[in-house]
Amino acid sequence: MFPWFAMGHITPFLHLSNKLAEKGHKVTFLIPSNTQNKFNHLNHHPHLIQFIPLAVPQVDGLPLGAETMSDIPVHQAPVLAVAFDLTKDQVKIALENLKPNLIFFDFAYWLPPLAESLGVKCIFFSVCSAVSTSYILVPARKLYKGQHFSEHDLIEPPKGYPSGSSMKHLLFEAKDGVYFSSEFNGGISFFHRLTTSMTESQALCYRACTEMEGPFIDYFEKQYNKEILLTGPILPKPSHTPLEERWAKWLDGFKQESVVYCAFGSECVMEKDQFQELVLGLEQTGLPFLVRLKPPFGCETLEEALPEGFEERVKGRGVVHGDWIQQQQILSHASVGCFVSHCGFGSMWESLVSSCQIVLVPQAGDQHANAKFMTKELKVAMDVERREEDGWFTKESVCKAVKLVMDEGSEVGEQVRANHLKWKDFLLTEDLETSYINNFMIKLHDILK
Ligand SMILES: O=c1ccn([C@@H]2O[C@H](COP(=O)(O)OP(=O)(O)O[C@H]3OC[C@@H](O)[C@H](O)[C@H]3O)[C@@H](O)[C@H]2O)c(=O)[nH]1
Repeated sequence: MFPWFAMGHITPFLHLSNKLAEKGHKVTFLIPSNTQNKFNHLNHHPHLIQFIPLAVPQVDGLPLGAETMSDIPVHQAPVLAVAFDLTKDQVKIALENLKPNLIFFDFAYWLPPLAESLGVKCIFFSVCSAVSTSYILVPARKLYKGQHFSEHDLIEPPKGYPSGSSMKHLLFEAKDGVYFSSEFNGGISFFHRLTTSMTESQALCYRACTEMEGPFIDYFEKQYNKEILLTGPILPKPSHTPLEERWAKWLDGFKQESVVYCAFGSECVMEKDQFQELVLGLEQTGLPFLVRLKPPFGCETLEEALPEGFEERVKGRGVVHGDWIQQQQILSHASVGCFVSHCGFGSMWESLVSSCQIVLVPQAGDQHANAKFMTKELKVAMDVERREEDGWFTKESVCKAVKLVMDEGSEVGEQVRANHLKWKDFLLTEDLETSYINNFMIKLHDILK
């Protein structure tokens, strides 16, 4: 396993490793050396899953000790990518020693030729949905072909995309979508990496179910002319680690399903004014809330970012926290009734299998397509009204969306709750996962034949 150095990538690769290990396979996981500690608890089969530490090279502009995207602001991603690419020699040595049957990877666009020279097959494992990758990475193949690619390629869905106008992007969403197509400092863009990795791998692998994303998977398979293997939902087992006492105690103090939990993943850093609208919107709901967000741009600490008088006003019912929090345990706490999310792919699955009402405020890239899929296609979530040109949202629109799903007797709230429950029950159906994983294993064996 060789994922991009980001929590949202390492986590699903490790979930997949656990599933492979459950079937008795040996997995070696290449991971930045100090980051390994953050993942030991998610390694459910340490006798079969071995971490190999990679030293992240020091490069200009990368803060000392930074190893993953959660250690740096998102605009420094290209610098981390330089360090990531410089691990190539370490990866090569590891592969020569290990001689694995297969490599699962995503951002290392240079891996397919290296693997081929060592006689190893490589599979691109997507940490994004089929819905979003087909919306973005079908048109983004222009980059692989050396053609110009811009936001105009993302406003309308690509030709043949299986869903019509409901997935159409607003201008700000399309702009966000192409952010990662920029060639920073003359380096290869993120989309160019992905389209190259996908085009040059043996097969593509998605954490997806045909029942949910079938038409999008078929579409992508045809467009890339690559076999797509599905792992199914690969839901992590409920963690044995209890929720940290301070959060458990705090949450225990509120009524069942009354607390709003708001978190935008491991990478997002917001603009200060939007951060303030968000927390003020939560304050306005009158509900208890727990926010997990990094300090916004231009602020060293959360305290200096909070609106004036905010802490005093929400004392006892509202907390804003800047450090890592056990999201899965929080979402399964009985007092938590609503999840305000950015709809990163990991959070999307976690919200689907939770009992929370879902409110979406996508922030970047694939999150816009994920959010539309959840609100317009599956109809399991509520979106927050935004301004078309720049995506600006107000505290009133945050408050309105939360209240629509949380207010007793709200018709919309009942509709999304019912649809959500249907999908949750489906995803948790006994044997669904086993049957997907068994099929997945058969296909992996076929690839090796
Ligand atoms: O404090 C935290 C923050 C995050 N997390 C966990 O970290 C993971 C974050 O993954 P997400 O996919 O939701 O979000 P990220 O923003 O980190 O992901 C990134 O890769 C996946 C893409 O879909 C996202 O667009 C991209 O931003 C989740 O599993 C979440 O439970 C915590 O457990 N605690």
